[in-house]
Amino acid sequence: MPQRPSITLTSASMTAHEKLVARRGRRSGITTMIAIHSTVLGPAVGGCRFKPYPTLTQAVDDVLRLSAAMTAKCAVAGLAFGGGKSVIAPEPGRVLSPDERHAVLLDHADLIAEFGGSYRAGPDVGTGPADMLVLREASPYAFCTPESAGGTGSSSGPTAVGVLAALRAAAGSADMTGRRVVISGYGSVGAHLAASLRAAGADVVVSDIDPAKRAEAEEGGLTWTEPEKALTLTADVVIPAAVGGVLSPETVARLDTPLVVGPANNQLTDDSVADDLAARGILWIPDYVASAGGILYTLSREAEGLGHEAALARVETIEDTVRTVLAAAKAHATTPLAEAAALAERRLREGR
Ligand SMILES: NC(=O)c1ccc[n+]([C@@H]2O[C@H](COP(=O)([O-])OP(=O)(O)OC[C@H]3O[C@@H](n4cnc5c(N)ncnc54)[C@H](O)[C@@H]3O)[C@@H](O)[C@H]2O)c1
Repeated sequence: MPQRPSITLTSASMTAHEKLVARRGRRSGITTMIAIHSTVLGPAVGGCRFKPYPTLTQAVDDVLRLSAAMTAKCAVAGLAFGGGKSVIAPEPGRVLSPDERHAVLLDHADLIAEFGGSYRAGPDVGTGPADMLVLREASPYAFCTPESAGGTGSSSGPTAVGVLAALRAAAGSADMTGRRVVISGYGSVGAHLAASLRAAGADVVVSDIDPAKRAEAEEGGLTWTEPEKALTLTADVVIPAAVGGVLSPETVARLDTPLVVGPANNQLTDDSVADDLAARGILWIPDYVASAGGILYTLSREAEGLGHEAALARVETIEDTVRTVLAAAKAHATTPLAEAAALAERRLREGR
């Protein structure tokens, strides 16, 4: 297949990002892209998202938004890494054979290799540790390979540990006895959270667009609700653990909870929704603060060489970070989002 020229945008043509490269793969014919938002604090890291988008413009929008969030996530977490993201975007409706999937992953690995280490990929929606091993066939810059291959495997457990640390700080207590928690998205992080919160005595309600997950949830003693109801139920805590963009002016108006904290990336449709949440007296912990457990754990182990316990202890520092952000928001009469952004900017300034 003839190779299409890649499209490269650099900071000269973009206001906030350092670089965006999109290319149609020479083996697969599928477009993959990498956005680097910032390398001020160190090499850019971010997940490799593998999903069809209705248009390539939407894929580009996603990779730009997600890479910017990674800069904030790493900066607030105190990591010496910057923000990046990659997207593999097969045409909608195209079903890939295992060989085609392998081919597009290698195409993407070629692109990663061209960044010479200034971008490093991990798993994200649609990819997992086994895919990271395929990326390693053509580039050393992939993390979270399976434990059997010497990597740290899935980061969803540490991500859940970080969300629970954020929840403790936000709720002001570790005691979840009798509290009603609604988790929207019963995937890998959602399932970890549900099990831990149920073990801690919470009344846990879960939902997922995949109805096949209902039996497993109910067997585990969880209550099931339909996805469209999850964000409207009366609850002590709502945990967005599915997709981004779930908090809009409309959905916030229907929330019936004092606290929203969860792992889903880019939960707000727009930053101004943080003000809508505050106006309704709902405490929202910025997603890039609460969801940093996975990247903190993985990079502590794979890049800094820490052991399991030391890396997990680092994940637990998210509790202190949330306390700091909330104290600043109270002192300055601002939102947690404004204070988290200020913290990220401060770290970037110092790093620069
Ligand atoms: N896994 C990690 O370490 C990690 C780290 C940081 C952030 N995140 C983010 O956290 C979220 C969950 O991650 P995950 O690894 O559990 O993903 P996952 O793919 O394992 O689970 C997501 C679940 O959400 C369900 N879902 C999709 N749309 C839904 C909807 N509209 N309503 C209800 N359920 C819906 C899916 O069916 C799936 O079961 C994602 O947004 C991810 O980007 C994950």
